[in-house]
Amino acid sequence: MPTCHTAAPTPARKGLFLSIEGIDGAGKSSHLATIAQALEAAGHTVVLTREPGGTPLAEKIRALLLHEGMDARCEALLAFAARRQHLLETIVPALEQGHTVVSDRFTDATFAYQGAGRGVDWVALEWLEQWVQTTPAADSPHFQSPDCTLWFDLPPAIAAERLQKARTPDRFEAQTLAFFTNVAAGYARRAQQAPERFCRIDAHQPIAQVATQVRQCLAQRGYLSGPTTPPVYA
Ligand SMILES: Nc1ncnc2c1ncn2[C@@H]1O[C@H](COP(=O)(O)OP(=O)(O)O)[C@@H](O)[C@H]1O
Ligand SMILES: Cc1cn([C@H]2C[C@H](O)[C@@H](COP(=O)(O)OP(=O)(O)O)O2)c(=O)[nH]c1=O
Repeated sequence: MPTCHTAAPTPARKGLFLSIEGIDGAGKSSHLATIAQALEAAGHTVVLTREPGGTPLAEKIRALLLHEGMDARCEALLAFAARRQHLLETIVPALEQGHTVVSDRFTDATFAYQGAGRGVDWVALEWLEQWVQTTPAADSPHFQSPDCTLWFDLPPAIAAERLQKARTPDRFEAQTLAFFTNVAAGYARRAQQAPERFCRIDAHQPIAQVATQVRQCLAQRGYLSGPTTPPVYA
């Protein structure tokens, strides 16, 4: 069974914002299409996006992050720079139109990889999170954060085994088991800090059972009963 709370209070925006998280090899990509299809079948208009990336500029930053060696704080700043552009150009406009945004990774990844993995100060990341994710609005600025995060939790040794069979590693995937153990602990820390937002998926199960958990989580939150947008009366 997934560990998942019922829906959090509806935020002051029209659309629903979901993020998918987990260490490399946890199985996120294998379930993205299923998640989008389940939501669409329930009436959502889904905008599938990813981090780092999601806009032309942020995709250029992604290429730097994945393939160029750099200082850990530089990594964190680039991840947040890409995120700001992603929010302003892609995520917020989609949410304002009432779409459901599904992002393959978001800020939890920066806490997990740059914070817990690379040792960048957690409080500095919390400050950046507030600064970068506050966007202008007609009434007052809004803090933009996912309504729900599906966290694929898998022991790092199993993830490494799966990845070894799957693909040529990028700069992050080539890291040691010790690094991914820290990254996994970073995700656990974020989940502990926001239990109402996180839905933990036990990813150490056959793929069909993982898919069932994902569905249960979406259903438990009420997302498979249709979009959360309130009706508009003339
Ligand atoms: N539940 C599972 N059991 C066994 N292998 C899996 C499972 N889920 C995914 N895989 C395999 O593990 C590898 C990594 O999965 P992927 O979805 O690419 O992970 P991620 O996107 O989290 O890095 C792929 O080869 C995929 O086919
Ligand atoms: C969003 C984000 C990703 N990353 C890393 C995690 C991943 O190793 C990598 C890209 O993620 P991902 O898209 O999951 O890689 P792939 O397409 O190979 O499955 O970027 C960070 O280090 N910090 C961040 O803030």
